[in-house]
Amino acid sequence: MTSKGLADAFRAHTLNLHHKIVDFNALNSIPESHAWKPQGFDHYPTRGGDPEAVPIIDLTEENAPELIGHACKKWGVFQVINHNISKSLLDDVEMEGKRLFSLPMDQKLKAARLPNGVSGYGVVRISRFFPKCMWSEGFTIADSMVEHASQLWPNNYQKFCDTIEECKKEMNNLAHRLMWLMLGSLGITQKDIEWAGPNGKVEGGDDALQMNSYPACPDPDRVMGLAAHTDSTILSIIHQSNTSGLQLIREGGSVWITVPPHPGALVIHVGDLMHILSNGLYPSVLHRAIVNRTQHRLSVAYFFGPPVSVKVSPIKKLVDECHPQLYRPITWSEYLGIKSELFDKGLPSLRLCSSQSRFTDVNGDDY
Ligand SMILES: C=C1C[C@]23C[C@H]1CC[C@H]2[C@@]12CCC[C@@](C)(C(=O)O1)[C@H]2[C@@H]3C(=O)O
Ligand SMILES: O=C(O)CCC(=O)C(=O)O
Ligand SMILES: [Fe+2]
Repeated sequence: MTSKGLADAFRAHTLNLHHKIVDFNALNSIPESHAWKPQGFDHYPTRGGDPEAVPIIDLTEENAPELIGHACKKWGVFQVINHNISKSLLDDVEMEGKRLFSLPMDQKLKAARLPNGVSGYGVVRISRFFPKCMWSEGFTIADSMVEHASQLWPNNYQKFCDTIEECKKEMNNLAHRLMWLMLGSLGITQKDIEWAGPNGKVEGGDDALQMNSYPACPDPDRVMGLAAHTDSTILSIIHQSNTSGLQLIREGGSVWITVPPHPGALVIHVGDLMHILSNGLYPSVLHRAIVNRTQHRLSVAYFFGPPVSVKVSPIKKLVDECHPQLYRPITWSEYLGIKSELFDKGLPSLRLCSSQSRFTDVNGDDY
């Protein structure tokens, strides 16, 4: 796994972020820069009112492959349990995240993400598409993190690096396993994907880990933790702390559904590249994070993709006269560039056949 690829992919896409990171600890009211128009979050149904809940799949169950295929088609998201990533590792990562975000602001800024970089401390990349700032801070790890970690903790960064390294390794293994389960449900095997090496390992595959911190907010209805987006990945693995906040909308749906934290479960998102690979059979899930009134929330997201320079296209087996190829081939690097420019119009811009908008927003408007 070389993540230099991702860093290179971003170097050409300097971000002009007008969003300044604020010190949430120093705030006692919501600044104008962070005040979104009231979102009406309170009116969204919570778990009890949901028409259905996001499937929770036990990976040790015999029928896990079918359940995964079904969840990918119908939801673009599911939770997994018995995934083999230990609770103690996830607890450690969460603790390291808390340790990082509770550092003084001037210390965190020493590890600030550069405008043309992928790694480091800062606001999420998609911030520039929104007029208001989000109620969150993030730390992204794609290439070596030693440089940034040693700026954060000059004498004491080994534990952080070891924990993150271990987490990335474990999540990479799980991501491989899940990718083949997802594709297996469509009748796709390793032979069908040119960039898959022997044993199904994606040699030179790229990945990134993102820690998101959502401070508690006295008026959560007026702020946005992380605005709605789909992930530009094959798949993403999310560990959320025991405070809820992750919400998603089903394709064609109009209700935001909360993904309740389930002890030990990891949330799996179908990403845009899996949507392309599956020739549109698996929707990439539109999701966002809202903020809690009293509790700080932390999430750790692992982004899994192919080597940045290989062309990804709808798998040939899934294309025939009745199912025309829906997307043109593209590398991950090109796609991240397109997303940086076009955001939610990025995926539709690759469509070969005209179609209706994939999503309808809560007001029933297409976008
Ligand atoms: C591998 C990835 C995936 C990235 C870009 C790069 C590193 C950081 C990821 C995120 C993390 C936060 C949401 C998102 C939308 C963002 O702004 O930065 C993600 C984005 C994407 O999925 O597009
Ligand atoms: O905080 C969450 O639960 C979601 C994070 C997320 O969507 C992301 O980092 O891309
Ligand atoms: Fe996401």
